[in-house]
Amino acid sequence: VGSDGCISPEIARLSYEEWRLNPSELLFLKELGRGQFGVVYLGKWKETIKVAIKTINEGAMSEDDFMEEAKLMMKLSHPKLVQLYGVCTHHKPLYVVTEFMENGCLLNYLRQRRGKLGRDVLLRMCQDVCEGMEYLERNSFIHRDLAARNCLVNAEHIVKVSDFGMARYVIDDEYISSSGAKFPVKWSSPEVFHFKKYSSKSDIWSFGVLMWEVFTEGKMPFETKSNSEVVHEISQGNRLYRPHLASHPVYKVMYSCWHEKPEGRPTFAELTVTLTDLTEMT
Ligand SMILES: CN(C)c1ccc2c(c1)CCN(c1cccc(-c3cc(Nc4ccc(C(=O)N5CCOCC5)cn4)c(=O)n(C)c3)c1CO)C2=O
Repeated sequence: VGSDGCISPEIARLSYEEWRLNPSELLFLKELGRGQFGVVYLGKWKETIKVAIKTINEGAMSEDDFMEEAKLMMKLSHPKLVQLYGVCTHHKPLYVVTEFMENGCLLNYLRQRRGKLGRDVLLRMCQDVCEGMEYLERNSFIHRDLAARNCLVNAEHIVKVSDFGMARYVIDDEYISSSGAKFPVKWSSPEVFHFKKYSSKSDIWSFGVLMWEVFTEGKMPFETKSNSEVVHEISQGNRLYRPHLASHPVYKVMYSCWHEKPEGRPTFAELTVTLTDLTEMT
């Protein structure tokens, strides 16, 4: 931890010298929205680089646990992951500074562009997310809340995985408890909604639901059903229907992510190959 109370990462891709995060070098420009921890702002670092600044409300995050993990998270660097640049613990509230993604979250992006995105674009978005997730899988890092709402889109319309692993630091029973209104039941595998048994194979289940979100251009999964009805449906072996924009080979891929048993599901490494083959085919 530097003298100014900030842990500064090596920004391998941005520059070759250390990227020191000094709160006085951060400029707040405008509010981007509100997340589980508090308000997120668009900012500038040293008047040049656009960044996103997450302000962490008191009592919203297990900050000490997060600070411990942040050192590792800063080492995670991949073109399809939203890069964590640094954390400022100098004062309250805590600031978490990340790469800025001009086009906001994937879910709103899909809904705003309904009817305007070709199937090839939809498939490429799934590939982007899959590549980011394959990197996390390779590093034995579990996302725990993969969904279109937790992916972001940059100015070049590239999709990146965001807020990976952050679910572990949320202080909010509605989000933590599997019977809570905010628990992502519709994106959770059976071993997660029954036993909270998270793994890269439970991330695979969520990825299948994310593919469904992409190919329905942002529909809510099991739109007419409550969380407890969904638990029953899935336990009966029922699954999400084939989206109209999804070809049968594409539907087969997302469906394979919903195998009841984790070992019956593919890995992200396998999925990236399958999705690439599909691109060459269509
Ligand atoms: C525990 N888990 C899973 C969490 C915890 C916190 C958060 C999330 C999940 C996900 C939501 N979230 C959150 C909240 C608020 C902002 C961001 C958020 C929004 C960004 N970008 C933009 C860009 C534009 C717009 C915008 O206004 N528009 C409208 C016009 O058309 C273009 C888009 C919005 N956001 C961005 O770059 N980052 C890094 C984070 C984020 C993502 O970070 C969180 O802060």
